[in-house]
Amino acid sequence: MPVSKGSGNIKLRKKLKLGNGISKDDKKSVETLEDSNGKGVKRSKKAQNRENDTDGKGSRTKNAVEGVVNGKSCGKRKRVYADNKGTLENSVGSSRTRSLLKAERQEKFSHSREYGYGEGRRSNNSELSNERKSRKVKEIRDVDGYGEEENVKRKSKERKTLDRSGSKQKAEPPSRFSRKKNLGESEQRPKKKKRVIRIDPHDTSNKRLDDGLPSKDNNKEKQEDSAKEKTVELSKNAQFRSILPSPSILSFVEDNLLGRRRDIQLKRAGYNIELSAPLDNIPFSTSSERERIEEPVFRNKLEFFAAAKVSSSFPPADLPEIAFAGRSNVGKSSSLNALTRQWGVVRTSDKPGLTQTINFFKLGSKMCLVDLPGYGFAYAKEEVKEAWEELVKEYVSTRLGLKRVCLLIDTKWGMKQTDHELIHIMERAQTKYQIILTKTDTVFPIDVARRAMQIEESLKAKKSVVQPVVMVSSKSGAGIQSLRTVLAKIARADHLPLSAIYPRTDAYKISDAVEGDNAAISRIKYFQEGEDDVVQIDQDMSQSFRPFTRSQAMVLDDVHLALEKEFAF
Ligand SMILES: Nc1nc2c(ncn2[C@@H]2O[C@H](COP(=O)(O)OP(=O)(O)OP(=O)(O)O)[C@@H](O)[C@H]2O)c(=O)[nH]1
Ligand SMILES: [Mg+2]
Repeated sequence: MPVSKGSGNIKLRKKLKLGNGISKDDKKSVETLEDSNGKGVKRSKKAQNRENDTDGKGSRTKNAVEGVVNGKSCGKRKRVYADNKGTLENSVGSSRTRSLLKAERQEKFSHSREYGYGEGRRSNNSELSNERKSRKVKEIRDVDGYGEEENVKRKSKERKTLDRSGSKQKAEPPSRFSRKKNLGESEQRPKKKKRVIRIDPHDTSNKRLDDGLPSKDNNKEKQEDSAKEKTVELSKNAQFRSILPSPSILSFVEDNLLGRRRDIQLKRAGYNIELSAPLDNIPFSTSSERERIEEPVFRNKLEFFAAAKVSSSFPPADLPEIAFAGRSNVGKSSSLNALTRQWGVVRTSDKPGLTQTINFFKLGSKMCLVDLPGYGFAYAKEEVKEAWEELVKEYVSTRLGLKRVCLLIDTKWGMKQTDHELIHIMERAQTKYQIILTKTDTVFPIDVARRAMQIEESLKAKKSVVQPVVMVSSKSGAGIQSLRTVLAKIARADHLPLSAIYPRTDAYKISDAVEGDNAAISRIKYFQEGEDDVVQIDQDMSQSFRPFTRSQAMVLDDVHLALEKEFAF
């Protein structure tokens, strides 16, 4: 049959986009097939796509169309066409069906023209020109390397680069093409600005900020802060390094082998480094551990007898007490073991916050050593730590039998704010305290001397502090013997019966008036004995003289006068 050039066919060709994806042969065959039927066949988009398919599916479609047009059964394919369109129930429709279809098509076109979308757009000239324009724009963009797809890719790439480096400048475009014109445009795009705003530099919850991506200003601030910190740190360090220790401290440090030492040096000096705390031994000695202790009071057995979490559970103050206070992990419990050379009686740990109650240990019937919980950093809840601190403060300011607080300071770190707070409380309560530098084996000998000098200088104006600063190491045993000597004197002074010091009845009365005041007793002792080791006690007393109350001072003055009379000083 001759090929009719009916409008139906032209429309159909347009609909099938024959100019785009189908080969000439295909076009021909389709046209021939259509014409052989003499009627236009309306196709679904799916069918069109199949025809446009270049990987051989087109021929299958052709067969399908053939089958439809010839009225032969093509199995499923025939049905698919029919189903897809929804209007073609059979390949060869009746004239009535055809006219119905035509009417429907016309209605659709008019509807499309009205709203400017769908199939009708192709037949509309203005719509077509619009489409051409948009296509041109698309082409221009493609030429410039700004295809829509590429744009999306570029944006996401830029965003990724921004995320990693944090700076907008570093973001590089993916395209090799020159994009100078478009760069300006893209920077002005509101979308991009929004992204920058989204990265809030003050939002700490934004994890990207933790990676160091904040704005320039923030970086500047950080740099300034770190520079300040460095200068503060440096100046602190420089200050410490500039301390010139006195020759007496330096020679003490050297004589007692304080500070970090090599094993070979200890061996040469005759110490057995196989023993625990080797420097707390008599060189070349073969005697047993406790026999080496020179102060007899520390040869007594160390016995735990009470623990208190609140002040109401403190045991009665029968014995003179020496307490060990300080920050957590400073070495309080270790020093108790080292003093008595009874390892393991007091529990120690490298984890701060092991001692959580006030623990009382008897040293025979002579003395009571008290291990206090540490303050400052510890592995415990805030409220629990606060409770410990309160308990320690209450103990050092109210405990009756307390003769001295050994305030332990780590040689490496020196005194901290919390140490000063406790000092303030003890000063107010007129509690005697002495600074003990611990862990001296962790720093160089010169730094041990520097730290001692630094602390002595800083506490010069304090009234309740007992000088000198004692330097020890529980690990190496250096300085432990010196600490024993200081503490043994306290026990001895407290245990001397008054009758042995001053046998007069009025002296008893006077001492009753200042009951519990060790300084007054020491002063009497000093006047009577005038021995060298008592002078040390008198030195302590001279510092504790001033904070006495007016009535106490008067009593002491009376004692002084009485003694002057008696001994004609
Ligand atoms: N190098 C060195 N380490 C020490 C010294 N004294 C104690 N240590 C160690 O420091 C850690 C803490 O010692 P502790 O005696 O438990 O400290 P603490 O002050 O009682 O600690 P808390 O009970 O938590 O307040 C332990 O691991 C000890 O072995 C020392 O003189 N030198
Ligand atoms: Mg402890």
